Amino acid sequence: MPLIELNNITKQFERKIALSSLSFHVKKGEMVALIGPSGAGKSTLLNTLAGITAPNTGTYLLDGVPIQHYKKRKELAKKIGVIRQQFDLIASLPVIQNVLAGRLGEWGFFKSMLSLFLPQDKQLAANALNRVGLLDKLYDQTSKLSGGEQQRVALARLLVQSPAVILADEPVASLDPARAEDVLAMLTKLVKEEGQTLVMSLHSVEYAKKYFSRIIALRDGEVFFDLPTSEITKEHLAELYLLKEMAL
Ligand SMILES: Nc1ncnc2c1ncn2[C@@H]1O[C@H](COP(=O)(O)OP(=O)(O)OP(=O)(O)O)[C@@H](O)[C@H]1O
Repeated sequence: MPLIELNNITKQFERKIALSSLSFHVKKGEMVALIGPSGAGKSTLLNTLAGITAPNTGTYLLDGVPIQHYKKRKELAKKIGVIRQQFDLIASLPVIQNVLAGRLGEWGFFKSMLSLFLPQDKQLAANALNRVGLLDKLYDQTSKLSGGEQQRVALARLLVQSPAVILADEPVASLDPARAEDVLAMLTKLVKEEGQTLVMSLHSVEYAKKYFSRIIALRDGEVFFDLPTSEITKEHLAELYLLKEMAL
């Protein structure tokens, strides 16, 4: 059974059709990059996958269950984790607290805060930070860390949340190339180690090809191609981006 099953998803904003009868499946463990020209519908699709945007028509099964059936936040948090461009850390809190916020969905806010003092939770945070190379920063104030270190804290938080599917909308768009590679390499390594599933939109086709085994290209809210990375040719990419420009 696919982990993600989208069938004939359509999303319309006023007169703009952002997603048009979109269908695809994603199996557990797949690493999928979403590419396509600006306005193709990548963010709308990721928001739909996250359960933030409700489609007008079509069905979306997450682990065999319609997304709208996940009523409790903690149920959804076990299935879906979202990485945002700003990484959403609370700068004034110690690193350990930001990492354990990954448990929020499961424990509730107050329990999460109180639980900070339990040794097993400290261990959980320490293990996650160790895996991203930041064990020595457990009690540092998050704002004192470098930008790259803060992104690693966000990855440690995701390790603690441990969702089945990770969604990311252009997570490295604002980073310099060295840092973007650092985040992508670490994230894709962790995802593989955990047997998780990753769906990420990227402007950079180069990164998509380097780190992802499957690429779904969107254009005008439709799937333009959906191929294993090894089968994608220069012609596919030229057509994907050029047709849009010629139509203008
Ligand atoms: N809330 C909204 N209200 C109206 N139109 C919207 C809304 N969100 C998206 N759209 C429109 O839907 C289309 C798809 O937008 P979307 O942001 O999903 O594209 P994208 O592929 O992520 O683009 P980019 O690469 O520029 O981020 C665009 O034409 C956009 O203007």
